[in-house]
Amino acid sequence: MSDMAIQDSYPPEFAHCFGCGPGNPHGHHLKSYLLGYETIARFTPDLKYSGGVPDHVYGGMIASLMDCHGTASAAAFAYRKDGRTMGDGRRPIRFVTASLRVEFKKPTPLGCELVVKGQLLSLQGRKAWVDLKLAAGDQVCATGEMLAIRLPDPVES
Ligand SMILES: CCCCCCCC/C=C\CCCCCCCC(=O)SCCNC(=O)CCNC(=O)[C@H](O)C(C)(C)COP(=O)(O)OP(=O)(O)OC[C@H]1O[C@@H](n2cnc3c(N)ncnc32)[C@H](O)[C@@H]1OP(=O)(O)O
Repeated sequence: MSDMAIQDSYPPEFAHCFGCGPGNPHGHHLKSYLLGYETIARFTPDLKYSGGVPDHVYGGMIASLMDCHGTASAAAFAYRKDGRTMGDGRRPIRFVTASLRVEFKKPTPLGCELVVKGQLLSLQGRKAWVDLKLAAGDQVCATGEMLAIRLPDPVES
């Protein structure tokens, strides 16, 4: 596993995301890592992110974790396909979410660590399809599929 979180390679101007931007002082600071052919992030939501009952996570938090982990995963897979290393000093590869489908399979327990994993389904041109799974311990609580779109390179000043 790379020691560097994918989000820690985001340059400061692209580090404002509430879910995963290292530069957002109020955000969740989700950190995703490339681990072989999949990506992984671990996150323990604060107890205030409860759903209808106090011991379950609300769905928006689950979708948010998949949103941020999915785009980071798409970037990591594109770096690998392009034969590049994140943080290589060249213009960063950036993806945003075009669509995200989440299936809530089981209630997600609050108060424990959640593990989100991503796998590349397909990478064609600017489009990356990423398979997502969110688990609490051995229990997969939600699955998802994202279409992430690669943004054009920022204009150099
Ligand atoms: C390993 C190291 C990595 C390092 C990385 C360093 C740098 C990283 C820097 C920063 C990353 C920050 C990441 C944080 C983000 C967290 C997650 C979010 O919350 S993302 C925010 C929510 N998402 C939006 O706000 C998008 C809003 N939408 C748009 O801006 C556009 O619609 C966009 C860019 C997605 C596409 O617009 P177009 O004009 O560029 O391109 P068009 O031609 O429309 O689409 C391209 C292709 O994709 C298909 N497409 C687009 N949207 C689709 C959709 N919803 N469903 C199906 N296909 C879609 C189109 O049909 C087209 O396909 P055809 O090329 O013709 O085959």
